Amino acid sequence: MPENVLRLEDVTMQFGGVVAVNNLSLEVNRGEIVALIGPNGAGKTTAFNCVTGVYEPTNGIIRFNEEQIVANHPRGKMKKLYNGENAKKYVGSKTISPTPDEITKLGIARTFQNIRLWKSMTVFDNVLTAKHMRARHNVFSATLRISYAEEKRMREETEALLAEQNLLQYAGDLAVSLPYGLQRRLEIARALATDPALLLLDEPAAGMNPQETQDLGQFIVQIKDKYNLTVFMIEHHMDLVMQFSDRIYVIDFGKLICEGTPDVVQADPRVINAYLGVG
Ligand SMILES: Nc1ncnc2c1ncn2[C@@H]1O[C@H](COP(=O)(O)OP(=O)(O)OP(=O)(O)O)[C@@H](O)[C@H]1O
Repeated sequence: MPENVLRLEDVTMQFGGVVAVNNLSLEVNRGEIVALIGPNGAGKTTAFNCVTGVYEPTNGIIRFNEEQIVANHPRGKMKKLYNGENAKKYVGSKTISPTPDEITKLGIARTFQNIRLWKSMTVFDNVLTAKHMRARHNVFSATLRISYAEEKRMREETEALLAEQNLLQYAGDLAVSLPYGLQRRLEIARALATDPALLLLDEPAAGMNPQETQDLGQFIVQIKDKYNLTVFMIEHHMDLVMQFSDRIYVIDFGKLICEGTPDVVQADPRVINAYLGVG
């Protein structure tokens, strides 16, 4: 049996009248690269936001390494507004709504569709601060109480990570001054600095040409092996998705329409109709 790292069960996210994610159930197993694809507005980023504590889902459960980390049911005005499938299934169970920081500490890191670096910090401090976030202290207490030895170790690891990403020469530059491609790489370095078991990549190849996209795919495989990661990614570049994913989930209007290996998904008429198009 594959070891389950991430599992979504009936996850629903409704904003007013819009059901952005609709009873989505899926799983990602240890060591896999799994893609989440679908047309614009299908609900992919919203699903990531539910996993990473940005949104509190209206309904459903999310498990990480088999533990419930998010659990909700329709509450407040959603009690009246949400009447969909499984609306009552979780009523009465405890709600769990972690913050993004808490999710990071559990071992889930992510990058964003629109790069979100700490732009007024240096390249080095972006990675070092991420390391502090995963340490037992928060950023504030870390600066006051972290031991000299621990700080030294973190600084060395930060240097090593930047070297690995060919970013060491920019260590003292402001993150905002890097060209777009390097900012993307820095965002991945910052995610790795939190020592994740699960890495969520939201459109990592956005804005890249075919060669850069191919290089990125190989890079994702390399870091997955080196850091024992499980990778869950949203991507519109089908070359990257089909070549590097072990399995793919396809959603449309928030609902799962197909899942399987790249061969199965490419040939599925529902996926061709909703997203891939003929040919
Ligand atoms: N905070 C919000 N408030 C209201 N509606 C939202 C919010 N966030 C997302 N939505 C809506 O939810 C739906 C899904 O959006 P989402 O960004 O998750 O799609 P996506 O599949 O990631 O799209 P894309 O491929 O274009 O990034 C859209 O209709 C969007 O307008």
